[in-house]
Amino acid sequence: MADSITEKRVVISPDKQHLAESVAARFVSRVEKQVADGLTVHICLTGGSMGGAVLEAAARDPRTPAIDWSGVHFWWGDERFVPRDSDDRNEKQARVAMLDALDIPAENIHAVAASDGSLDLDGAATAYADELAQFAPADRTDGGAWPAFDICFLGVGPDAHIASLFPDRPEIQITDRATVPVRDSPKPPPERVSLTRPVINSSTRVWMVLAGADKASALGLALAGASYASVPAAGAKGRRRTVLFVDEAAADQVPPQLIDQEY
Ligand SMILES: O=C1O[C@H](COP(=O)(O)O)[C@@H](O)[C@H](O)[C@H]1O
Repeated sequence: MADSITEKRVVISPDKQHLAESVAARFVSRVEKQVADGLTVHICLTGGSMGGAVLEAAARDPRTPAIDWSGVHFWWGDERFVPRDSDDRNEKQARVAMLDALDIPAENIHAVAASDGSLDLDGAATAYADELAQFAPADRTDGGAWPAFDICFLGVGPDAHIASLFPDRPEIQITDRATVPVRDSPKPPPERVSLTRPVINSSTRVWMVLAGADKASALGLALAGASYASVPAAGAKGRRRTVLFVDEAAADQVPPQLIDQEY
């Protein structure tokens, strides 16, 4: 029997709206508790359709304005290398959905450099890795130069990509650094910066959030133990919890024994 800490759990909501609200409520609860315990909290955000929807729902949660956000840091699992004001930018989506409404120090928002700044794509990936390294816990034993995210949100593409780690591409295999520049991405825009698998998988919790019938096959393969090289979502794993929050349309191929209504 799988270890309850390491196994993946699937939580199903009826539709995309309920999914966003359910994940947002859990996210706000988690941050509220960590802050009440006096802890610094690092959250890794995702772009994509559910990334924005979850943050919009979290912004509407009545508990959100009362949280002391000064000890909460936001990062991104990936960023599209486009101008700062482009609607394609994951940072912009998150700011509009929630971050701009929070009373949070500007330096707690750790965005990847934009293409209209002073850095090229390689420079943006290196600068993001340097920023991550500044927040590596002093007592870390695995040598990783990055913060331990309390929650790492991941969207999952219909091709099973996570962050900007796409199937059968070299970036998914990289383990010797925190970030990687991505060129010729199969999904536009073509230039991106992504966290690598070791960073994602050192998160305490990995929460994948996906909705829609076009994600059902990716979800089925990820749960069936496919190789992460061809199905990147299969390789995403939190140290304490790995939860796939999905809607009914995406859940078509989920084995019943992995469905967890209680989590
Ligand atoms: O391009 C991206 O796509 C993925 C998945 O997006 P979705 O719209 O299919 O949910 C997202 O996780 C990633 O952050 C983003 O840059």
